[in-house]
Amino acid sequence: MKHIMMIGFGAMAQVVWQNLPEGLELSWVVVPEHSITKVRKQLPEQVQVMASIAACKQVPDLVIEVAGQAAVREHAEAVLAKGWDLALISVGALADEDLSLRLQQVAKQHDSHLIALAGAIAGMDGLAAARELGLHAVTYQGRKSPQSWQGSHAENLLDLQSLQAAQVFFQGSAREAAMLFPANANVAATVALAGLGMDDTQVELIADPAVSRNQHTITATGEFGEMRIELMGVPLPANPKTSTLAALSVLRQCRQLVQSIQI
Ligand SMILES: NC(=O)C1=CN([C@@H]2O[C@H](COP(=O)(O)OP(=O)(O)OC[C@H]3O[C@@H](n4cnc5c(N)ncnc54)[C@H](OP(=O)(O)O)[C@@H]3O)[C@@H](O)[C@H]2O)C=CC1
Ligand SMILES: O=C([O-])CC(=O)C(=O)O
Repeated sequence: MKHIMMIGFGAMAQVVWQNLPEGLELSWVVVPEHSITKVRKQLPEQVQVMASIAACKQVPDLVIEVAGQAAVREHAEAVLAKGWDLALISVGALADEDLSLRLQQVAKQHDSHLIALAGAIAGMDGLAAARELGLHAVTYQGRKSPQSWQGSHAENLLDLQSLQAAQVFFQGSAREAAMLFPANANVAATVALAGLGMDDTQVELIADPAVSRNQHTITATGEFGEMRIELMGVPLPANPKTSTLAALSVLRQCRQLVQSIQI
């Protein structure tokens, strides 16, 4: 049996926990102190629910962060400093260059790895491969329903309640997008990491009352040729900002622990 630690226990974590492949067990959950009692009631007794990494006295086979960019800032260094591998879903936290450099340094020092999950998008394998021979341009467009942008900085830029037609409300770099929309634009940072970097990846964000899916479009040109990836993701009912595929990408990473062919 392999043992998983989860940081966060919200909409995505619940899907991951309920679908963990055979041979894997959730053994530790890290949540803010104020949530411990609530989360404790949702999990079997053998799962240790705690507020800090230091409270775990054993060694997880994998730590997965499904909690948000603030949780990466709070816990990632402690995980990597223990020599444990950390799979990140809130990849946008790495738009903070100081944090990103510090985490890479700690991981190197302690022989641990920071795994940036593909999350709600696809094609990161091809994009990262294409980079090897040089990319010319990479763009990411995120289109979601007004409901999926609720509670984000988009509320300050347009009237989501009365929107009648699609509206572009952000154009800029992946770094800006990931920092301004921490619960909606982590994938912009993921595209940037796989491709042209945080400052040279162009991002456009759109609120569209005509869509019910979370739509992601990635284009890239380079020495390899051209690619265009379109994805219409079903939002999680418990959190429409989050696409179901993001939870499934966490499960895929977990499955790598128990299968011989890495795919
Ligand atoms: N890469 C991708 O494709 C995607 C990435 N994401 C990222 O995943 C995150 C989680 O998504 P989702 O599950 O839908 O969000 P939820 O808001 O449903 O759940 C977040 C969970 O994390 C907990 N949490 C918050 N802060 C901390 C912290 N500092 N330490 C430990 N736990 C913490 C919350 O606890 P409490 O209830 O107490 O706040 C809650 O249990 C998003 O915030 C976003 O950053 C989301 C979608 C796609
Ligand atoms: O789930 C999605 O559609 C993407 C998302 O929220 C993010 O990148 O933070």
